[in-house]
Amino acid sequence: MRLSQVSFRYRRRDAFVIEGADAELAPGNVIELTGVNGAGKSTLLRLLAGLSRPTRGTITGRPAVVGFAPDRFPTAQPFTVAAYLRHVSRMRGGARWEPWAERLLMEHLLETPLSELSKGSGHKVGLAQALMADPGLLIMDEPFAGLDAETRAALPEIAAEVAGRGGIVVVSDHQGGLRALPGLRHLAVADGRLYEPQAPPSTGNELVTVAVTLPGDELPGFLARVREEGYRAREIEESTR
Ligand SMILES: Nc1ncnc2c1ncn2[C@@H]1O[C@H](COP(=O)(O)OP(=O)(O)OP(=O)(O)O)[C@@H](O)[C@H]1O
Repeated sequence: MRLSQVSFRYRRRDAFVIEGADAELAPGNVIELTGVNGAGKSTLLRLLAGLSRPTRGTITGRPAVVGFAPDRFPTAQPFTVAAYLRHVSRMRGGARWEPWAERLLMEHLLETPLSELSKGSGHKVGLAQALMADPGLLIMDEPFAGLDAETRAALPEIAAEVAGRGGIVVVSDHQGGLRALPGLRHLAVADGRLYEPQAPPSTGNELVTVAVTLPGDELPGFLARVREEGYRAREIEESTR
């Protein structure tokens, strides 16, 4: 799956939230997406899932079955958990949801109305509906937030299984919940740019920090270039210059 020069803004006069994103996501990749609050992680995940369309650029090669677990599952729906999962299963061609209810430790919730679920329990429903159809692209937005420890512990294994079947897994995560996975790939969003952080170049020397002054409109391009070369770079607030 490939992103080519993907840019996105919510409204015509708004600033771009994502600008010129290029990336190649390969079958078997598990990708951790990081960025500060409001950087555009959820926006990018929705673009990847096909729930929003790029304002500019293209996304090609998206796997046919996409599972999307949102950061907040919409619980304002008039169903019990079981009725909701049965409904999604029918839409997914009879996909089996029961094993996921067991694996995500939510069997005790099945007769609970969605509207009465806690955030963490709602989150499990979001995960179960995303996982039940064996997605070729699994996207999870902050899946570790609000989950109990046992369910959190199951997620790396689940991500590895989806990737092991040739799926692509993309997860936004503040908490480093997937860090133990071998081969975990990292992408980051900052200042609207998507980049793949590299380890800083090793010179055997102490790291030093330098200040560079340049015209404001050159900043995004400058930051993107130096990050591509593997350096850590960020804008500094006026007051600390
Ligand atoms: N529906 C929307 N309409 C207009 N602007 C939006 C909308 N959703 C998000 N934004 C803006 O887009 C930017 C990126 O938001 P987004 O939710 O993608 O960031 P995020 O990195 O996921 O943040 P967080 O970690 O806080 O969830 C923010 O400035 C946000 O205010």
